[in-house]
Amino acid sequence: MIEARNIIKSFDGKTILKDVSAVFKPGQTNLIIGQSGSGKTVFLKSLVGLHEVDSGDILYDDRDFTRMPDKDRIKVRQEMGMLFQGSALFDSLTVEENVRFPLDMFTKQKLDERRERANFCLKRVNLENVNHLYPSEISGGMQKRVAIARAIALNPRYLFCDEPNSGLDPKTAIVIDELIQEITKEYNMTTIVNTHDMNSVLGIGEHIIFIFNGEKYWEGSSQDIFQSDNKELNDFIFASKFFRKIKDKL
Ligand SMILES: Nc1ncnc2c1ncn2[C@@H]1O[C@H](COP(=O)(O)OP(=O)(O)OP(=O)(O)O)[C@@H](O)[C@H]1O
Repeated sequence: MIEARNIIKSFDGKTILKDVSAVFKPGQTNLIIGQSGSGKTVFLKSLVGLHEVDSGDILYDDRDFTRMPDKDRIKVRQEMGMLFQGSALFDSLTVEENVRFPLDMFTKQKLDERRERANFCLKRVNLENVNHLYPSEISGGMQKRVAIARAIALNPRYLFCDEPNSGLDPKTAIVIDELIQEITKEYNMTTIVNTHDMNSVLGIGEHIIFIFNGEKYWEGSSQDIFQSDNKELNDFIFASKFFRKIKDKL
């Protein structure tokens, strides 16, 4: 479980996150949604410690991440898997080497063991017989799967995904969303996904935080969205005619 309490974060005197609190439970897909510039990425980066917050607490299973010494923070960081926008694979490494990378960096396992783990993770994301290919030789959807395999290589307790569907066609995007949801449940991870993809919101939005202008404006599940009378949320979700039509039919 990850708990954010009263997070405030500013840059150059401008407050970006205004007293944001949220609890993210394990075994479910937690989504952060909001329009461009609302503060989603700043929030995600604050949670993982890439930004120091001005005030507030971030707890990883009751461990106070904001105040712990660096050596303890490093340990918590090693329990995090991250899936960045655009996959962020190393172009000069093969698929297998990409997945092995965190194992090479952070474990003392023998090469055979690391290879076995990499292969297990690749198999888990339904990728086989592509170990020796380079990222440029596989499709965008396959690259995303490699990135997921790499993110779970160290068996993380926490998984962070920043816009995991960016650049993917809608069908592939659904496959990736479902994969993220499946592994979240399978490994009981606390997963947080930053997205403005409405298909993801409706498809895997078990717990959703809506951020508007740096504040948490709404919280609920994908089912709750259709019943909400929160104006800002409705303006955001039903900006497209397609989703307005769905709502009108309910
Ligand atoms: N390192 C930084 N220094 C100064 N301002 C920043 C920094 N990072 C983000 N901001 C500002 O914080 C605000 C929120 O940005 P953020 O990237 O969190 O938005 P977002 O909701 O993730 O948007 P998008 O969906 O477009 O990625 C923006 O006004 C941005 O310019």
